[in-house]
Amino acid sequence: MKMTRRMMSRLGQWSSYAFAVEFDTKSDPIYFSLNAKKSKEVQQVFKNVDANERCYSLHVYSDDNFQRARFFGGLKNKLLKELPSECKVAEMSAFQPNVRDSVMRGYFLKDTTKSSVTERLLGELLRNDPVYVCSYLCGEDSGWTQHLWSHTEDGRVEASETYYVEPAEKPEHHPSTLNIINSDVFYSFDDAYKVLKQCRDIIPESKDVLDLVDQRLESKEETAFPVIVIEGLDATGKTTLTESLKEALGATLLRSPPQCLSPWRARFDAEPPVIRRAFYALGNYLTAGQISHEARRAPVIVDRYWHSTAAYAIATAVGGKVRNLPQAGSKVYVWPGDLLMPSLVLLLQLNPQERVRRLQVRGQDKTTEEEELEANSLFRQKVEETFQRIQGPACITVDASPSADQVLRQVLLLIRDKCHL
Ligand SMILES: Nc1ncnc2c1ncn2[C@@H]1O[C@H](COP(=O)(O)OP(=O)(O)OP(=O)(O)O)[C@@H](O)[C@H]1O
Ligand SMILES: Cc1cn([C@H]2C[C@H](O)[C@@H](COP(=O)(O)O)O2)c(=O)[nH]c1=O
Repeated sequence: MKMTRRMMSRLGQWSSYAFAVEFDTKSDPIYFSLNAKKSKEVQQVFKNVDANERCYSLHVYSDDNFQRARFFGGLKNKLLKELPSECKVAEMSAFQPNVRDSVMRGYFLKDTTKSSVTERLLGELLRNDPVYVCSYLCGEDSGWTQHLWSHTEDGRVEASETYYVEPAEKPEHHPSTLNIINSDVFYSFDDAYKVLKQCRDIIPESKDVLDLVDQRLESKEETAFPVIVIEGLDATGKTTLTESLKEALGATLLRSPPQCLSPWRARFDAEPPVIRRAFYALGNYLTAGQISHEARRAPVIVDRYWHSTAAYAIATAVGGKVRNLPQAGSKVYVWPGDLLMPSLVLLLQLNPQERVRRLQVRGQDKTTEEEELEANSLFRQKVEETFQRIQGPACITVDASPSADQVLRQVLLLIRDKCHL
């Protein structure tokens, strides 16, 4: 395979990368770095790995964003399908501490079998796909070495470089936060548009979406009537409330993504984050055009908008605990400069038990995120925390647990107070 210049230079910097292995999402990753020389004091890095387990790692590196994202998206399934079932697969990243866009995502494999299947599969991946492969050995002194694989012209695989593995400090920013901007969250129309334009060849439906977006209504910064966004996790009562608000205020009700994108939503939901999130981002610009148009003659209520787009994207991208989220005030929480800002954003909050009860009562098909929200309380906490860190119009939290009528009354009071309606 041809090695690109960027790949060669990255390989030249290999020893400057730090590594994070997520053996368990509930605790911090294990961080390690590489040293070409053996240090005097050997430190045990992989405390939960037996010296006789065979360990490997692989990292996806392509310069082509979409190739990388799509390949990584399918890699875990391939590994789980083709590796021996005893082989444990943990998420891992190689990154340059605190350097934006430096993350190469991958997996750490622990193999207790003596079968040759794992090494054969890794050799095939090395020869045919954009991956770096390493194996790990534990010495008699309990120190680990990393062996970076390469392949010769005739396809033979060999360990070409050896490094000593040393424990590394926890970085200031969790590695999963380094690639968020323009991979998970888009901060301008042009950045999101560019993604769909670039993937027209691999996803023909992108053209239909871009055609719609090209015909979007113009959106102005100022609106004659207030624009009120209702946000919240799934089943917190947004649809119920927004429909009542429409009646009570004689308002126009809109949503993001807008109805006109529905035929393509499932198609883009199946794509990796960079493409899927660009689709949702463009949905907001379509909704913004509709808001601008409708707010000339009446108040506008919007069921989900930018807060949802950013919060679900960030909470999915950031691994592990809530404390791994970028700190409040980080650039990832800023409002896109070219997106119409609402007058007020209300965030419906509900305790998890009542939300699950409402989900069960409703009993519709669920999106991956909805299933994740039901199963994974960490994810739920990260979405809620992110909602509250997003800047621009900050969210005002509303207790959504009382009856629908009581929630409506409470929200009308807030709207009258903040928007003078
Ligand atoms: N205040 C309330 N008290 C009790 N049940 C409610 C209340 N508000 C809504 N519900 C019920 O909870 C379920 C979810 O409500 P709804 O569909 O309005 O939520 P949602 O936030 O729009 O969900 P999603 O984001 O998944 O579309 C529905 O069955 C609805 O009738
Ligand atoms: C607007 C928007 C939504 N999502 C995800 C988050 C939820 O699980 C579903 C909710 O959609 P619904 O139409 O309100 O049922 O979609 C997202 O990931 N990004 C977005 O911008």
